[in-house]
Amino acid sequence: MNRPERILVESHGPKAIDPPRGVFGRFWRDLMTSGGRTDESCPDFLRITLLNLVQSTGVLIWGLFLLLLLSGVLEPRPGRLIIDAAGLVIALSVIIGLRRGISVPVAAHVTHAFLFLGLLGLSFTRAQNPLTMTLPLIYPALAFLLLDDIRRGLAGTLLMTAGLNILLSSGFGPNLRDSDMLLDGALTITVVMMFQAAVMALYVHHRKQSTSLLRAVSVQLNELASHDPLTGLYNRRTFFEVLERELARRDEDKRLLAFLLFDVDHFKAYNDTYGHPKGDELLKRLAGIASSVFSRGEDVVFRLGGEEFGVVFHTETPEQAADMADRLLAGVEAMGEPAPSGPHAYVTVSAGLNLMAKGHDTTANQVYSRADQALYRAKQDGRARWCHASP
Ligand SMILES: Nc1nc2c(ncn2[C@@H]2O[C@H](COP(=O)(O)OP(=O)(O)OP(=O)(O)O)[C@@H](O)[C@H]2O)c(=O)[nH]1
Repeated sequence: MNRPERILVESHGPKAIDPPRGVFGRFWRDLMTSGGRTDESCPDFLRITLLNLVQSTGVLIWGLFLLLLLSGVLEPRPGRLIIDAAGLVIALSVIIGLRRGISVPVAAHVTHAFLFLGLLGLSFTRAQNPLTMTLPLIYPALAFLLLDDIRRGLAGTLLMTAGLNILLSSGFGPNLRDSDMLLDGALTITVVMMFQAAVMALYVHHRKQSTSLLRAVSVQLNELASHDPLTGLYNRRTFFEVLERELARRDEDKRLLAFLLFDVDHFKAYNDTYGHPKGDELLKRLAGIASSVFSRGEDVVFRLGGEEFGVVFHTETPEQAADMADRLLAGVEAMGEPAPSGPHAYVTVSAGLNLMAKGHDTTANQVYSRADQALYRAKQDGRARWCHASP
C-alpha cells in the first residue's frame, strides 16, 4: 500500500477546569497555574505545580524566619540574614519567572540546587536535631519529580545517602555517643533512601510502559481515523489533508501534480447480481490493482467513499499521466471479473483526470470537483473510459 510521507491526525484541547471558589481558592489556583499560564492539559503542568508548591513553601518559611530575625526572636546574625534573604529572593524569582514563562528545566534546576544545598546545610548545622535528620529523606522524591529524570534522581539519592552517612560516622547526628544508635541511624537512612530509589525506578518503569501503550493506542487511533477499514487505503479525510499539502508545495516541484478520480461502472447492478459480500471483495481487488499501478513512493491511493477511489500522483508530462490512467483502466478490465450488465464483458471503471495546472485549482475541493465533472462526462460518454478535466 502506498503511504504519504507524513499524516498526522491530532486532537487536543484543554480540559474544562472547575472555576476555583473564594478568594483563597482563586489565589491558590493562580499561584499553582503560574497566573493562568498552565492548566491540566499542559504537558509540564505537574512539574510547574510542584515547583510553585516548593517555592511558595520556601517563601513562607524564609518569610517567617525573616520576621523572627527582624523582630529579634532569633539572633539576627549577618550570615543568617544573608541566607534568608537569598532564599526569599530565589523562591520569589522562580515563582515570578514561571508566571513570565521562563523555561521549566531552568526553574527546576535552580529549585533543585537550592533544595540540595539547603538540606545538606541543615544536616550539617542542625545535625543534633532528629527532625532535621529526617528532612533529607524527602529529598530523593523531590529531586526526582523536579528534575523529571531518574538518573539525576538516583545520583542525588546516592550523594545524599553518602553525605549523611559520612556526617553520622564523623561525629554529627543524634545520640552521638551511642555507637549502636549511630549505626542504626546510618542504616535507616540508607535503607529508606534505597527504598525510595527503588520505588522511583519502578514508577519510571511503569510510566515508560504506559507511555509506550499510549503511543501504540494513538498509532492505532491514527490508523483508524486515516484509513478505510475495508480496503486498507487512506480515506477521504486523509485525501483532503494530503492534497492540501501537495498543493501547498506544488510550486517547489517541477513535475506535474495529478489527481485521478475513478468509480466502478454499474456497481449497484454488480451488488444486486452477485451479492454485497462479492461487491466488497471486488472493491478490495480494485484497491490492490490501483495500488500496484500507482506504486511509486509518492503516489497515494484513496478510497473516497462507496465505489469511488482517487489517486494523487506526480508525472513529468501530461502524456505520462494519461498513460497511467490507461494502465489503470486496462488493469481493471484485465482482472476479467464478469460484468453484471452493460456492453462490456468484464467489470470496468470510469475516471476523471485532473492535471493541476499551476495557478489553477488552489484548493483540494476545486481539484476534486473538476475531476468529478470529468468523471461524470466519462460516465455520460459510455463508461469504461477516462476524460480530462476541462481547464
Ligand atoms: N458491496 C459494497 N457496495 C457498496 C459499498 N459502498 C457503496 N456500495 C454500493 O455501490 C453502489 C453504487 O451505485 P451507483 O452510485 O448507482 O453507481 P453504479 O451502479 O456503479 O453506476 P455508475 O457509477 O453510474 O456506473 C450502491 O448500490 C451502493 O450500495 C461497499 O462498501 N460495499
